[in-house]
Amino acid sequence: MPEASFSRGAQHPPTAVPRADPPPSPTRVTRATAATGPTGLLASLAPLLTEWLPRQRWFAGKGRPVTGFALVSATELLPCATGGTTPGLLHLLVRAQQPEPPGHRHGSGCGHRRGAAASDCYQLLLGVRATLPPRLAPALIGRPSSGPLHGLTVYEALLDPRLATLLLERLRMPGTLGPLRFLCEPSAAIPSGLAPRLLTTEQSNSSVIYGDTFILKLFRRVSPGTNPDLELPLALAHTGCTRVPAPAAWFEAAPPVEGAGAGPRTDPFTLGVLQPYLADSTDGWQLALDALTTGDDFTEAAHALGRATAEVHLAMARTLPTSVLRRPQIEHLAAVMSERLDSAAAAVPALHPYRAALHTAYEDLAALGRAGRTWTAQRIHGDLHLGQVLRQSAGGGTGSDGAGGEVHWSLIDFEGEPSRPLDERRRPQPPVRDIAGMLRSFDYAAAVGGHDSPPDWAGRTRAAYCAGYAEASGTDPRDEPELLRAHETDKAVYEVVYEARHRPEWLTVPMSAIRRLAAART
Ligand SMILES: Nc1ncnc2c1ncn2[C@@H]1O[C@H](COP(=O)(O)OP(=O)(O)O)[C@@H](O)[C@H]1O
Ligand SMILES: O=P(O)(O)O[C@H]1O[C@H](CO)[C@@H](O[C@H]2O[C@H](CO)[C@@H](O)[C@H](O)[C@H]2O)[C@H](O)[C@H]1O
Repeated sequence: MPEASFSRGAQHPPTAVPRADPPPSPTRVTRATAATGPTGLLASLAPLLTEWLPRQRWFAGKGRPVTGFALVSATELLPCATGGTTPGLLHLLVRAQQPEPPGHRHGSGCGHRRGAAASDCYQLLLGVRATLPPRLAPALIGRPSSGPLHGLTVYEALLDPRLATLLLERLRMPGTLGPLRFLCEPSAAIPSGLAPRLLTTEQSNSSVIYGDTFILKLFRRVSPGTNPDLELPLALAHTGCTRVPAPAAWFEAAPPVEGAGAGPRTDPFTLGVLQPYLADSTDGWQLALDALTTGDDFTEAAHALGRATAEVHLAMARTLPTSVLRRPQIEHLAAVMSERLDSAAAAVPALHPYRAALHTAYEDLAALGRAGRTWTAQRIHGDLHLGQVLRQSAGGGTGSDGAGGEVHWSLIDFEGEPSRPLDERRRPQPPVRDIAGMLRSFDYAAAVGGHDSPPDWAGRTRAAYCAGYAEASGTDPRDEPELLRAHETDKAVYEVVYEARHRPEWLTVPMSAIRRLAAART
């Protein structure tokens, strides 16, 4: 497979400020590749990455072998010297080639070509040292037996405080380094010397917390185009919406040259976003599980969360494009959901017995379109669940929301469902999609939290959330039962695939929803 080189001069969002300050410390682009070229570097790393990459939580191609790699870019953020104790830092974008998954629809990978093997593009930050200190042993990737890094130790750089600190320095003093562009908001004040720590909780990407003040999220599977997790919080912050931590700085890579010849795919790849860290917050998932354990009421919190969701939806509808879904679009939406169900059933056979019954949800939706119903579509969160909402509380109680001044819900992680193509995630969609996501999450919490009667807990929480949403937006999602059922079904189908891939022991949670949804007809 040909290796891509980079074009220069890609555009960045208009609000971005690439400052002219010089980058810290001596840096050279692609120094590690200078001796043997990118082929030598990749050939030497490939055996290590073949073994290491599939073990990472954020690796999206689980269950399929990695058959090869192609280098998209290699940038030295710190020189990888052969002697001394100073670590080197290598930024890589690599495509991992794998056989197509069963029932795969072509998406927008990283220069992925139709008919070729599937190839997702991953962002890697590799530390390079002569020897690894014992405290960094868990970060080990391996020791290349040839190529420009021969004899050196390669490891996950984000676990090395020196290297994580260097990344923050880059973001504090933006500019361009080879294909990489570091940018920041004009008003952002990012102090130096904030101690880094890699977040160790389950996540789809990697995040580093700096001094409990900022959090840097590094996207692992990357595609051309602005990531909605930068685009949406930035747009919301600019409208004055306080429900989202505002991006302070971010970085991106210019697209590979081959993208320029392939039509519209000339957008930069968003690689990471730095935003304020809400240190005094707890996520909704933890709060729900705590309430389930103690028997405390969660409906007040759910009501406030419904209001917060509505506020974010209203702000996005005010500031970003909306559209009207008429018969063709509604029929298309129903067809896409049906297709996703068929793909999911091909990948997870447990879905098979429920297919026909689940399809009725999409048929009912399409029938409404044919009968002349219309809905508004707008930009949405895209993967809303209890783990994506953070509650800050002055008193630590369940309290009321912002208006009462005691607690405040914020929404994070606007990336959308990570397995969907970026274009699809950035399209306007009915806001009920987010609501369905949150309702599914109440169902998860009730099941995982061990309630005596999970449907009762989930039902009460659901009612409170929808009521809060209706109060703030004037639209009650329960008034559109067909639209809601279709979206809940689509979400539960997505979750079946997600759990089968990542947490098979949790598969029973969405499967019980599948059984319920298959039995229900509005
Ligand atoms: N601004 C923030 N303040 C506090 N915690 C945060 C913030 N952003 C993210 N987190 C924490 O980091 C976790 C992972 O972040 P998230 O954006 O959901 O990453 P991913 O998409 O990789 O799952 C969240 O569940 C949350 O606990
Ligand atoms: O990690 P992301 O936030 O990008 O989202 C992915 O992982 C989520 C799990 O961490 C997954 O959410 C599912 O499990 C949650 C409980 O852990 C539950 O609250 C959600 O309702 C359920 O969908 C999410 O689907 C996936 O995209």
